Amino acid sequence: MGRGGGRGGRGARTQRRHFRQNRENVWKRSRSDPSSETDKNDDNNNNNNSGNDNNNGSKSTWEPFATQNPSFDEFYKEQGIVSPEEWDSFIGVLRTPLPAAFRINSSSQFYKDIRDQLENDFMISLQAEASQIDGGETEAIRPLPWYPENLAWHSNFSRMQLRKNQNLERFHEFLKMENEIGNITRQEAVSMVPPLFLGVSPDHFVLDMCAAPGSKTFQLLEIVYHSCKSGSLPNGLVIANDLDVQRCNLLIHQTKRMCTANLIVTNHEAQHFPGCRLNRRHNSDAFGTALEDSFISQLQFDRVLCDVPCSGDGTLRKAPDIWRKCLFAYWAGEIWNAGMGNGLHCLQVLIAMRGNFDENLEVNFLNL
Ligand SMILES: C[S@@+](CC[C@H](N)C(=O)[O-])C[C@H]1O[C@@H](n2cnc3c(N)ncnc32)[C@H](O)[C@@H]1O
Repeated sequence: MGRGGGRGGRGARTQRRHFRQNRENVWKRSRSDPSSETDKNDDNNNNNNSGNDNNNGSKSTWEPFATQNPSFDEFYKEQGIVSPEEWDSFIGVLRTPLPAAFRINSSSQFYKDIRDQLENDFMISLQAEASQIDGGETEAIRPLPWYPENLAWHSNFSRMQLRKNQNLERFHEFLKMENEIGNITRQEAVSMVPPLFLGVSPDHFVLDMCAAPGSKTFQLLEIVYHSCKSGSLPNGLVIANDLDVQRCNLLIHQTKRMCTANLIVTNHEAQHFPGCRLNRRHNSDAFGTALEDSFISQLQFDRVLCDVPCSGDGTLRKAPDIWRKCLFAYWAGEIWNAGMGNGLHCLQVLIAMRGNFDENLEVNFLNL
């Protein structure tokens, strides 16, 4: 089975050429692209801090988004979640645009080359540009220190800067191309954490219950492949489920870059996920007829990731138009509420051990 992220061989070279000619992708998505819905909804998509274009068909003037809302303040202060002393820093963070983050696909045979290029080329060449922006106080790009092997990166350039700044063009092109062929995936830093906690091995059966648009599914598959012996394919399986069929479509689009046979995508309510049967020791003759020693058993998952829906306050950092929308609601007499895209970002990671699943055991709630 061919693997994603390949850059060697004629097929891979053709693939890269093809993608160079068809650049449109998640790093540079037109507003008319229906799949740009991800930008609004996904926890893995990054900041859209592009301000308000004037709404008269022209984009001649630009105004930054207002990032205040009395309704929001009122609602939050009443919850008593944030102490009065911490209020200013809390609101200050929510007003700061979310920086971009991306991961190198560790199962790509060229992941070391890509990491070298980031470490030895872009880290240095982009610094001059960062100096222009903020006097060089922050690093242009840097590896996330808690992610293994320098495979996850943080960039201080906003999406807008990447698109518009000529001096960043080479870096932007690099990101776009490597993203298209599956060597790099844009993903928020917090979203990278749960798959790291799961301790997935190449022979694990993993259920990703609320998986779309698939950034964590992709990361899980990478981990399954990366920890597999070189030259062999993993025996494990990732089942990526989502309730929303359109988002399942996005998930398929996202994960097909991996070119893996170890993924099944399903479209069920996670709470009613059907029992699955597994032909564990499938032994068939040349015509596909099962032979005697195969047996069918109930599939039990080694790991279950349940990334339940939430909007998270952090969404304000990547979709600053929410401030304004909720201001309209406030003027209309509504108070900020959970349905407006607020609420604690509660990410539940359930770890279930195969054959030894105790629902009270091994459940971690990560409030990110
Ligand atoms: C936070 S997003 C998941 C993000 C995803 N894990 C990722 O990393 O790209 C939550 C997802 O849960 C899905 N969802 C909501 N209710 C669900 C249910 N009852 N069963 C399965 N999926 C559900 C939503 O369609 C949404 O795609």
